[in-house]
Amino acid sequence: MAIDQRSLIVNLHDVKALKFGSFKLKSGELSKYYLDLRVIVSYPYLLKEICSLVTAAILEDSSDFSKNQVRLCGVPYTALPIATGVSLDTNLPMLIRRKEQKKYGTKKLIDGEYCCGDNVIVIEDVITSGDSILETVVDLETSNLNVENVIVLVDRQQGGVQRLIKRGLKIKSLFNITEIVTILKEEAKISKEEYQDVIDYVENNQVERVTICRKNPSRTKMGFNERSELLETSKITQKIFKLTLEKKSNLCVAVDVDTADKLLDITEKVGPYICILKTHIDAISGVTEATLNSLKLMAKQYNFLIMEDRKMADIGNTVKLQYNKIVKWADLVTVHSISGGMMLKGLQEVINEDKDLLGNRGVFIIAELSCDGNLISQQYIKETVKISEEYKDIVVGLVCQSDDVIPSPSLIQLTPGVNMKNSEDSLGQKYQNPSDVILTKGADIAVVGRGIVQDDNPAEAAKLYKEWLWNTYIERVSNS
Ligand SMILES: O=c1ccn([C@@H]2O[C@H](COP(=O)(O)O)[C@@H](O)[C@H]2O)c(=O)[nH]1
Repeated sequence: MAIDQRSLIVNLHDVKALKFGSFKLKSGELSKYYLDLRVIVSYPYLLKEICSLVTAAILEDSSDFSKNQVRLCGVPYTALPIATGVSLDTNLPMLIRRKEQKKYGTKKLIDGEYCCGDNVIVIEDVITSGDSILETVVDLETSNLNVENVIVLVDRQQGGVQRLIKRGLKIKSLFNITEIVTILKEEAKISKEEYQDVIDYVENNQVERVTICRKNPSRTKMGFNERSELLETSKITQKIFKLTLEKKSNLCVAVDVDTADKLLDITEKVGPYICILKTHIDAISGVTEATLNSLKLMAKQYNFLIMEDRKMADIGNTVKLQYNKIVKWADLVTVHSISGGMMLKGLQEVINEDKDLLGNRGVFIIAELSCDGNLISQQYIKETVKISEEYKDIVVGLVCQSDDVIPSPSLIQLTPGVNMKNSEDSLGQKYQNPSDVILTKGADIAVVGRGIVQDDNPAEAAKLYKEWLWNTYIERVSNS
């Protein structure tokens, strides 16, 4: 997230637009925080900054707009000054929805000039259930206007976005509440307890939480519990789902360090917050049998699995030799699919040789890479998916970057390239923030490396990532 957005959140907190404590909402429900964005009209510099962000979000998608006239409409009342500012910034004309229909004269619901079929972008300050936005959308539609896009400042992550998506609307939110409290905690504006209260509140206050039995389930919409019960889910995959649910964690940490001591030190710190610990053991000096034993002990103590990210890519026989060394200590391993299915047969043979390993070892296949300029093509991805379906007893899932790669809910999407502060490194690595990686990219488990390992306080950073990722996963599967 850009620095100016971080300072905007801090400023909003300072002017008491974001408040923490116990508050009664319009619905009667008690909330652990309150967003009072009405106050921004008294702070023109904040209003201006918010309008610029909304303007940028609108212009980013301007190619989506159909040829019909585009107009703006703020949900009354808080979003009205924002819509006005954006209208002045973009030159897009504005409409005003009346809260009550005029009882005389034109009896209009909507004030302003428009033609039948014009497209309206709706702007709102906060979304909880989505009801207020829908009221405005319905009035616009009743007046023969067309609404496809909605921009909200803050998503309270209680399922409103999903409800509106189901209604066919495209929603863009500038911030969500997990991002906000994460930043405020980092900036020492709220206490750990206040942060945790909000995180728990979001998880326990989802609108319309329902479990639906689906004939054609969509992976990203299903909960891990439902997915682990599917017939085709392998034993090792079930074990991962169970572990994520027990620890409420879909965080995998990549401990990319250069010495065995650092490996053990970071593992001890992040262990309580992760479901998988990922290593590049061949890049670490001083690793001995004792190091691997300590790692295994910590995995047991903190209940996580170990994955060696070796990205094996040779012929079946060579891969078999390599895997014989890894299989003793790593529950999971990564492979490239470049040499085809026989290589997986080699891995399967290694596992089958020891009955204690059966159902306790698994493979992630690389289907996409997170770095710029990689050579993976659409055809390669398709063939990789095919191989994963053929070796379902040992393939746990795919390492990929898009939500449409994995067709089956019994396979797990592991996605690296996650960082809440940076958007890239100097060697082509591309990053998403935790919300995007779960909601847009479709990750089930997200891999964070330097964002945690190079933080001054890796334990604290792991906790923050864990909570952000898990809350976003809960938000994704609620109401679907
Ligand atoms: O496409 C891929 C596949 C694997 N990785 C690995 O994940 C971590 C990412 O580390 P960061 O420090 O968070 O960039 C690293 O171990 C890579 O080898 C990946 O980044 N992209």
